Amino acid sequence: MRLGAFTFANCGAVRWGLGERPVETGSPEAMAAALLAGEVDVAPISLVEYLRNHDRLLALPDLAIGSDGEVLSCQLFTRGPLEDLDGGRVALGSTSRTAALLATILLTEWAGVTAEYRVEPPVLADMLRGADAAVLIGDAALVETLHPRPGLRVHDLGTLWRDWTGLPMVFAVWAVRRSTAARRPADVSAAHATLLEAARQGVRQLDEVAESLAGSGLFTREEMSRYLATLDHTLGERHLAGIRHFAKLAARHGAVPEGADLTFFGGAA
Ligand SMILES: C=C(O[C@@H]1C=C(C(=O)O)C=C[C@H]1O)C(=O)O
Repeated sequence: MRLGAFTFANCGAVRWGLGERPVETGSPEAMAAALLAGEVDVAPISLVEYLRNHDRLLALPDLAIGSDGEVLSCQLFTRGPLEDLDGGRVALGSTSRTAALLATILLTEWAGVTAEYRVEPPVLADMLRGADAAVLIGDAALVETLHPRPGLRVHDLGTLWRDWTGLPMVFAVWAVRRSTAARRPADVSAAHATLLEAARQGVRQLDEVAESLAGSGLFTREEMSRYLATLDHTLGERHLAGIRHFAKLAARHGAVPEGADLTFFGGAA
């Protein structure tokens, strides 16, 4: 099985736990394309991309990239209160599908804001040059959240979602193509077990993972420890309720097919 992962720190615990095992890494956009094209077999995929392609994919049980409240790396940056965005422009970072849509839904349905949305390269300073707000994910969002620019308000999308719905937010799931699962169920089962154990090990050794990620120079070890402890790698009943609620809202916005849902890989039996 060819495994994929995101280059972001949000896959740091799993990648640490995988040790020397080779893993193809890329941005969420690149990983979704690679998974759908058959260039990797098991990989994380943005929830929105999963829902759009749900008839071709199966989700792996018990593993996800999400948060129950604050996430720190899926953020909406504004200059003022959310209500001020009415009639304004929002730049959506091109690496994101789920956080971008979540921000759009929250602004429209929760804050009652009508804005114009544009997809742009994920560089905050450039995005804010031509817009009143910006949505950013991953390490770039984490840097801008831990060291906020003067004059900017940082709205955590995980927190907003929990305040609104009371539910955790799942930003990405791990998936396999249905065709691969049908042909090689035992291999998919083994890869699933490996990933679950890798996540468990990474979470158990959070300080070591933080230390290794801090080696890149972008973050301190303390910042990485805080981030990794904030992320939720699990996929339980409340997460599923969050996914289903989000899928309904997304379908209402025409962003994913009506009735799109998670179907789980059932093992090698
Ligand atoms: C928690 C995160 O979850 C992610 C959010 C994604 C999205 O918005 O489409 C896609 C993959 C994940 O990386 C993050 O990027 O920080």
